[in-house]
Amino acid sequence: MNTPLLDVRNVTMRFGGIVANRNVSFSVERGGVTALIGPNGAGKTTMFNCITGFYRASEGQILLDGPNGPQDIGTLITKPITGGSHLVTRAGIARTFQNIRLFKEMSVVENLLVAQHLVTANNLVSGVLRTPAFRRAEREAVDRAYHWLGEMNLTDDANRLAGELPYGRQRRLEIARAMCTGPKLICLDEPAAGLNPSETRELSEVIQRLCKEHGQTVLVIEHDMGLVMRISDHVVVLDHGEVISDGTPEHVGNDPAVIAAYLGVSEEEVEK
Ligand SMILES: Nc1ncnc2c1ncn2[C@@H]1O[C@H](COP(=O)(O)OP(=O)(O)OP(=O)(O)O)[C@@H](O)[C@H]1O
Repeated sequence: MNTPLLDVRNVTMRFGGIVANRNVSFSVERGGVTALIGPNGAGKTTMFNCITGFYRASEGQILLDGPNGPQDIGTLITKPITGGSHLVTRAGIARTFQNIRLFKEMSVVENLLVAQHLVTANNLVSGVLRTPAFRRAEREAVDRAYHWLGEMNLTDDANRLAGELPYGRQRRLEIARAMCTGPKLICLDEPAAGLNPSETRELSEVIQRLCKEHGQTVLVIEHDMGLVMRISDHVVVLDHGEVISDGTPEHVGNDPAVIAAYLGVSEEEVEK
């Protein structure tokens, strides 16, 4: 059997006395969409922040499988809470945010070029001297930017200010920006929040295309159950910081524990 791309093992995250994640284990298989769902306050964002290097988990391991074998995200994070997210990006994880974080005063294509500085192998000297390697890297960055603009149906917006785009396009620009870093895993934090039904439909097509045509692995937090059921291969359900269900969309959709968690009643009441 293939090893998973991401393996979360017994992760606990505490904030003082609050346990936001307790002994969480799940895996993310390559080339598919895994959704992390759960009621408000279930611990989804905290888990995302541990995976993407914003937090260092209090206990447990998060392993990203790369060409040189599994790498522990925890060891990449040099300082708890603040340090290490750039190292996690370099290791192959990119993310988008619940609240869109673009450079709104820059053009769409400039947003994509800025994102690539971390992954293009340049330094100050090669930039000042404009060496052939620097110019080649610059050309490749522009090509990559236009490639992902095309994939996200944004080519016509390349020279508009990012802040002027309608909300649905800004969301797709965030995904394009993440994809420009060539991630092994892209993490989308509530990508459908604030979108209208037609924007949500376009978003789900884009995410499915990422997997089917580019073999991209996607981890998504989402409250829109219609979208989750449509695009996911695998769903992990958190409640009060713990995994209460894990399986196919059909499996979790019919799981009394999940229905009870969403309705705020006991599992026995659901089964009656
Ligand atoms: N930085 C923090 N300091 C203290 N407590 C926190 C912090 N971040 C999250 N928590 C707590 O951890 C628990 C889980 O929060 P989290 O934001 O991860 O849930 P969530 O499932 O993402 O919720 P939502 O769907 O509302 O975004 C909550 O009780 C929250 O108050």
